[in-house]
Amino acid sequence: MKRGKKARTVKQDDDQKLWRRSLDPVEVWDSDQEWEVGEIVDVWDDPMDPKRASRKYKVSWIDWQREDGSNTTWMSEQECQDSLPNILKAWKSKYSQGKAKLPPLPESHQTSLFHLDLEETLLNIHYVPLTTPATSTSRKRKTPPSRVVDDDDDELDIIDMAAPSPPRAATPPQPAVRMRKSVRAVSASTQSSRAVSEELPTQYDSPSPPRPAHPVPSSSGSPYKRPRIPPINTTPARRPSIASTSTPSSSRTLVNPVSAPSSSHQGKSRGKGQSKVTIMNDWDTGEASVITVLNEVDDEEGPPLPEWFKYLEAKYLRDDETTIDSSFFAACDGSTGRCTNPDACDCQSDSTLKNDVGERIVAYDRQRRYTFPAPGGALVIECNEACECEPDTCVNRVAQRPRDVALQIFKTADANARAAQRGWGVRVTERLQRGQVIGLYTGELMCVVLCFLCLRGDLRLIVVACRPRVKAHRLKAPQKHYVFDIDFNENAEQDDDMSEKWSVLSYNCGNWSRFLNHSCDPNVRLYPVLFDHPQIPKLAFVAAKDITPFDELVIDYLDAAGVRTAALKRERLKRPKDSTACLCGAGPAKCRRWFPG
Ligand SMILES: C[S@@+](CC[C@H](N)C(=O)[O-])C[C@H]1O[C@@H](n2cnc3c(N)ncnc32)[C@H](O)[C@@H]1O
Repeated sequence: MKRGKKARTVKQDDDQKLWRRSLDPVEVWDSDQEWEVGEIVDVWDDPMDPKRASRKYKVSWIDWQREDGSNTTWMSEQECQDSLPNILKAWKSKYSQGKAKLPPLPESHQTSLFHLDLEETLLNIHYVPLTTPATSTSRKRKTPPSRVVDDDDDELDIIDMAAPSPPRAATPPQPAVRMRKSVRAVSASTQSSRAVSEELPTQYDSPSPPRPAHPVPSSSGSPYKRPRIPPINTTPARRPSIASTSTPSSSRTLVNPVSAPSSSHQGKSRGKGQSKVTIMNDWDTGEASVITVLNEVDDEEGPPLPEWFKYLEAKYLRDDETTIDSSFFAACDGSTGRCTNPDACDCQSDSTLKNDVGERIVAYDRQRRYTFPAPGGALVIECNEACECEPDTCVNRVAQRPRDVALQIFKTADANARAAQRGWGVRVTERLQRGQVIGLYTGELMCVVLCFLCLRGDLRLIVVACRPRVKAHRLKAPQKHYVFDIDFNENAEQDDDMSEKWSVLSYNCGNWSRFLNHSCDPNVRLYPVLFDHPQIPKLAFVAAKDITPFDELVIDYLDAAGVRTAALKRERLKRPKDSTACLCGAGPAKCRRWFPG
């Protein structure tokens, strides 16, 4: 077996990081105008700064507010000393001397590292940057009633919005604001997303970075005035409330270019010609084919996704590995035609794929169709970056190619009203042949060693925690509905050491495949395939039969749960406690009436 020739370092793709700091929004102020200070409503200390030298105070303003109704900014201790010494003194005597306690954190915001229950919330840790002032922002007091803007106006003012927000009367000059695009989903608000945006800190709610003291405000009018150069607000990472969802943002709407024949839909319909197909522009599919969204059933604009959802076309989110040395890959020398012969292609030397008569075979035919070499879903080992074969022509590189099947995410509706509970699903808009590889399952890899700094008071602890499959299996709804195991060992679920196995969670990040529904009579199968990592396989979806346009793509969730053989499925016929009633409509002869999860 030949190894990769040169040691190669693959840097972790920045895109894999779920959280990325956005550009700071900038507020521009009329330097001559002054506003009256209300009170100090909050305080924030940098957990990395035990001496509290960088303490910030959140100050409310009486006659000024932003378009989103918020009226607070953050000021440094020095700025408060200079500008509002009495208010600062009063605040300190009230809170710092233990005479009063800051209001308790709302439960939904207790996500700072100080509150983490490792067992239950390990999943969330890497979303929580150490310096996020989660505790302080969540203590934000409710905007006084006079500040609450009415429902129609309650949109953040975001450059790039399709429709400009309506003009407002009787507000001071509004700061010109640049905000990152991702907030659009919140601003294009439904009632629920609005509720979230009120409760959560806005981008302005974050403390400003250390900066020189500002001039003392003028003494005219109220004793406390806004400093002439206002603080520059920065945007710390924040993780929105778990319950919040957003409809697709930054997408392009077309009128009905690829909708299914209307006869295929029953139930509440928008009527012929009114359905809108939306191209998911903000899902970075790279070179892969387009993904559209269509709802011909009701008024839901798009599939519900967590507000922070990150689209990953073909990669796992895994924080543990920054480098993969290609010397770990078995590589072939690419001599012409050798990859078609598993005995000649070094990559495939460990492959166990065999045909019906026991001959070793390549996983794909010359049309790049999967040959279903093993009913148990044996591991496919494709050629990789360290190989010398020609990527465009090698027959053993299929799952790693950009997805060339256009997909549509659509709201399901079946004859049976209950079946509509299946929510959103995925379908093709073109014909697929049996064996055609559709794409890969992506999401967060759930077997990683996390290394993070935990702060308790002045103590800094390095905590190393494993987030094995066993944790994935303990997830509660709604996350638990988006966990797939990627075993390729038929009996893997019987092994004791679950930490060695991988699960992938596609709730927080993932791709179109998170919308694949279950059927006991699936038209899509999964197989594990290695190509970009020496040990951790991807799961590839493949057409298990010929599929006609607008057929829903459905998989058997028991396949995904690592139960592939008929024997094991029979064993599992007894419905487990934590299963879900199946509405696949496959008919009594085929439907098991439940699926895992
Ligand atoms: C991975 S998600 C699939 C996408 C989901 N339909 C959505 O709208 O987000 C799995 C969930 O879809 C629903 N689902 C999928 N297949 C189903 C079926 N055959 N019967 C009932 N519910 C199903 C269940 O709520 C399940 O927990």
